Amino acid sequence: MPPSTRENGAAVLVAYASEHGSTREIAARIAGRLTRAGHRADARPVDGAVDPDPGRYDAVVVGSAVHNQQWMPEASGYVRRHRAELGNRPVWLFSVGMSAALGRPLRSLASHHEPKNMPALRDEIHPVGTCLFSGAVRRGDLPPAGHAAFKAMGGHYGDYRDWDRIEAWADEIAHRLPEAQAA
Ligand SMILES: Cc1cc2nc3c(=O)[nH]c(=O)nc-3n(C[C@H](O)[C@H](O)[C@H](O)COP(=O)(O)O)c2cc1C
Repeated sequence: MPPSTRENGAAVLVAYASEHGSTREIAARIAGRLTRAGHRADARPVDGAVDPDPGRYDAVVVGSAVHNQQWMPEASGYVRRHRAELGNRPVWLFSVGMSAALGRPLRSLASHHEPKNMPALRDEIHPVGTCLFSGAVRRGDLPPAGHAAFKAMGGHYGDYRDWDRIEAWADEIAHRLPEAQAA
């Protein structure tokens, strides 16, 4: 897909790394909102087998599930591999963790705790914005030690995705795209 002219909206890549599907569904929702706002958005996995070319898009959103307080290596590797292209177009980053699933007071602490590799990613590509969402946490997703740690933190399994917040973030991107492209 060639980059767009301003009149027909921006071409936006929503690239994501997801282990159990909740980040994939968030990426699809973000792409849907961007499309609805008049842009052309593709949600694509970055799972090693697929390596979408950011150079073919006007702007890029990259998202990753958080594992062990880090972005998945597929997503951080994607950003590093494409840092030149990502560094010279508007980019937004989102992370999907489990802060909303935790008991108080950890919940509010964790909701402000960005993944450990986010400062390095930010330095590499200077994103326009970043956001941390909660995803879905299911019993079968965590290994036994992870389950024990989750329970020790007062965790409850469930789907904690706040679709209103996710859509509002996507709508803000849609709104800011023309200005971000011009910058
Ligand atoms: C092995 C494992 C480790 C995780 N570690 C963290 C973590 O350190 N911090 C966090 O906020 N969430 C953590 N989570 C929760 C996931 O980020 C959350 O369930 C998210 O929705 C997963 O996205 P996905 O369904 O796209 O894989 C972990 C999940 C798994 C399976």
